[in-house]
Amino acid sequence: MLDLHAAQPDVLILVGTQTGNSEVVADAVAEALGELGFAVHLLDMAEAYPEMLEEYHQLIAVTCTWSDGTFPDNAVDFVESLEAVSPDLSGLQFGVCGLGDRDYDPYYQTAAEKLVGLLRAGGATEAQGLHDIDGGPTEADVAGAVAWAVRCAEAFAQSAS
Ligand SMILES: Cc1cc2nc3c(=O)[nH]c(=O)nc-3n(C[C@H](O)[C@H](O)[C@H](O)COP(=O)(O)O)c2cc1C
Repeated sequence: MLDLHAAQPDVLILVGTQTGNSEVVADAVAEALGELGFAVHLLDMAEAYPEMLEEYHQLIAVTCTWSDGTFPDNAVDFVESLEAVSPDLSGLQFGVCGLGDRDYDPYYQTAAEKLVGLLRAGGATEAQGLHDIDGGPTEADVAGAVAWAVRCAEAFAQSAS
């Protein structure tokens, strides 16, 4: 049983999306973590800034990869400033869920992978490895992402206890 008293209450969920699929996944994840008792802050990456990652201890990022391995339009500025600012992320635990399509190999999930690398480079700890969704997302994909997010939440709680 998840002992949420041990976890920090706030979770930031950032969404990078071009056509809305990542938002569908992020909404489901936000609802599930809210039901677990977390205070969920769901934010479009266009509204995000690097320094806010120093204010949170727990982050879930959901982002697609767009043409030739790039970030979706709403995430580009955030990722560029994350690279430029290099905030101290040593107090942050995170999980990244990537949406992509293997038809776009060799660019499958490259944006999500890059985001994992940037967060790690800042000293953040990965609560769970990259969760990739290939195509879809189907209902099963959304359920899989929710189950992964709950495992992230368990890791958040464990490390805080
Ligand atoms: C024009 C276009 C380019 C895409 N490029 C990539 C890519 O380079 N790598 C990848 O893994 N997926 C790629 N995809 C797949 C998208 O990531 C996938 O459709 C995803 O669900 C879109 O999420 P969104 O609705 O949140 O934008 C591409 C899709 C389209 C339509």
